[in-house]
Amino acid sequence: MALLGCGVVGTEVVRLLREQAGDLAARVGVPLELAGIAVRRPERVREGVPRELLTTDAQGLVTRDDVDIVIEVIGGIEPARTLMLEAMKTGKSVVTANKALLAEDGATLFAAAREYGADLYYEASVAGAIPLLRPLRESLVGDHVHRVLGIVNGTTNYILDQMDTHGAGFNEALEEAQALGYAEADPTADVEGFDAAAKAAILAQLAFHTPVTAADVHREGITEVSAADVAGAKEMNSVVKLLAICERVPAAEGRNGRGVSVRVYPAMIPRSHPLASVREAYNAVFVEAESAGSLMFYGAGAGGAPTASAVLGDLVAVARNLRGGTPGPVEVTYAKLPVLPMGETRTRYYIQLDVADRSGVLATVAEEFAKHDVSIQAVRQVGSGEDAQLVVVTHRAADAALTTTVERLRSLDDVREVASVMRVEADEV
Ligand SMILES: NC(=O)c1ccc[n+]([C@@H]2O[C@H](COP(=O)([O-])OP(=O)(O)OC[C@H]3O[C@@H](n4cnc5c(N)ncnc54)[C@H](O)[C@@H]3O)[C@@H](O)[C@H]2O)c1
Ligand SMILES: N[C@@H](CCO)C(=O)O
Ligand code: NA
Repeated sequence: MALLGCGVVGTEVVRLLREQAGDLAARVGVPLELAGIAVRRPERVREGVPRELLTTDAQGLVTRDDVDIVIEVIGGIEPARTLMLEAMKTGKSVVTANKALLAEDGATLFAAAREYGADLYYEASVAGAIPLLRPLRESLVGDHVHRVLGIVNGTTNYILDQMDTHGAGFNEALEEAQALGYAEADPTADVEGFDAAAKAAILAQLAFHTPVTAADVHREGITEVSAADVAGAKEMNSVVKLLAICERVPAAEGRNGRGVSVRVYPAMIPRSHPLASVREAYNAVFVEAESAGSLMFYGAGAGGAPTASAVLGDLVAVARNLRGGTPGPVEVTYAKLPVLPMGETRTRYYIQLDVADRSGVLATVAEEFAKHDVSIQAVRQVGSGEDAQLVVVTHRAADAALTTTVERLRSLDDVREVASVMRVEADEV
């Protein structure tokens, strides 16, 4: 085996391979031996990592004759893609944790796996330690999945949880998440929702057997989530979470639906919903399938050891396949469903408005909603005079109609400020 990258995840992979060598050999039937570890800075001290295995020649390592499985934990697009393709071309199987690459150009990797008969396993790429891709890829492959909904980014969940429970500031909470090894090398990927969007693309592709890339995913991060949003959610007995949502959009006829909606954004969910109790850097994902019903997957979605657990699970599976001469499953994206634009997705909004406290304001505001065919579920006035606020929660409507309504509200004389806008997901609040 060859290991590419020896950072947070790679170091833990090396530790587990050493500590569990005997058990792993017994489970596979042959010892799992590391032939080399490609690193950028060999001089760096890495506890428990044998120096004699380190090399800066990743290209040379992946094509060595005594390597038949390559573990990629470098991350990013290049050189990870070229190295994995090189490995597969020379008949090696690949285990990777690289969601960014799988979501951007998974098709190239899957095509190479098919062409060269190589295994490509990537359980660690989504929701870290949680077995989620294997259940979708294998256990649920006979079912018809309607929806995948969850919290798939540990860093942002940690930040939102600290803001909710301790009133922590954004930067302070981010620094803690980085120190704990949850954040990506560049935390922009986490806080701007790129990491969750990549995972949503991978999940949607597996769930709906349809090609979905990161560029297809509607993405909003958490950098705009304010203390007012978090407080507003509290008032509603709700909590703000960064959600990844992949769902079939029903059609008048046909089982597959009109297409799929794949999106990532912060949203309010009621505190009574199981996702609301997902704290710190934990992840949780609901899968709703026609025959299986609702399934929930919960656990550690980030961090060196949990991610390494998923990598080792894949490694054992691939090693067993190699021993048995039977390759693992290959992705099939036969369904080719369109990914629908966000504007057509039906969502619900929570809107908090600072308004002039005088008669007729409520009617003017309500009229704007009606004009855009948005039906109001509940409206409440808080405070009076200069401090008057209206809190409006809508029923489901096309997202485009809701955003237009909010823009129109901003321009009304009676509305001093739109203080908070947040989508509402899960059960009715
Ligand atoms: N940390 C987590 O919680 C976590 C969870 C799930 C998946 N992942 C994924 O695992 C992968 C690794 O993440 P990480 O947290 O260990 O990152 P990291 O930045 O700690 O480690 C990556 C290592 O790769 C090295 N590297 C970069 N270019 C290289 C090259 N050309 N050759 C050899 N080494 C090179 C870097 O120097 C670094 O040490 C990423 O794809 C990430 O998205 C991480
Ligand atoms: N940065 C990612 C790592 C796990 O993929 C997270 O915070 O969830
Ligand atoms: Na996983």
